[in-house]
Amino acid sequence: MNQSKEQRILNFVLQNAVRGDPCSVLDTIDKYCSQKEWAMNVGDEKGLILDKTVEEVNPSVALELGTYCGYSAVRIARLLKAGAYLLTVEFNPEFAAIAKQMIEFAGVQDKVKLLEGPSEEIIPQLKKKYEVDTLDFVFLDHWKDRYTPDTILLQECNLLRKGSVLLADNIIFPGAPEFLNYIRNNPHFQCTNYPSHLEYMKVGDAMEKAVFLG
Ligand SMILES: O=c1[nH]cnc2c(O)c(F)c(-c3ccc(F)cc3)cc12
Ligand SMILES: [Mg+2]
Repeated sequence: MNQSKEQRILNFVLQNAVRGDPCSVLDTIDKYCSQKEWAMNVGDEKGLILDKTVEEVNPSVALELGTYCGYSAVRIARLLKAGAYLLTVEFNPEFAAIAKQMIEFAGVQDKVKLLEGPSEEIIPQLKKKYEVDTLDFVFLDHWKDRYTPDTILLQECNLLRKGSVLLADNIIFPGAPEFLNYIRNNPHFQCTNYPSHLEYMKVGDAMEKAVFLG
């Protein structure tokens, strides 16, 4: 049976990256996806914006919506302090299986909990089933049409506290106009835009940071 693109990316990492070295995994994925096959990892340019935001927040509990191959889960987890952890949600079982192996190869599996299923089902389970109190950082990188409903759901489930930081990918491309309108006109959020480029391309994109004001 033909291999998927995601399986080819994983195989390239297993054969070319250094086991237990998250940076080598990230560099190897970026090399493959910029030279051989484009894929929707946040990438090295927007990845730097993600890094700076994670370092600024220094979260104890982080949530990622949209794991894909695990690139940004590795990117985030490598920066987490001792005892901190990332919950990452992926609804596509094939992607989740690839991401699990990617996260383990990178050696960050002790900091990452991969949750398979739709975000709208998992978010309401975070408090009771996953023992989350509140989230310090949320990376939105799943389906653009879910950015707004999931942000509302996070608030309804009391998962945000004063100072919780949301960071959303693909604000320009593919674009999340409805989310931008919602979050920028919401008095409970303070927003900042970070212009950048679509991963591995010269096309413009941006990330939006939104700090919950309580
Ligand atoms: O569906 C997505 N989820 C999360 N992130 C994405 C992304 O960063 C993309 F670039 C793209 C993308 C897909 C096709 C294109 F032609 C351009 C961007 C999609 C997603
Ligand atoms: Mg993205």
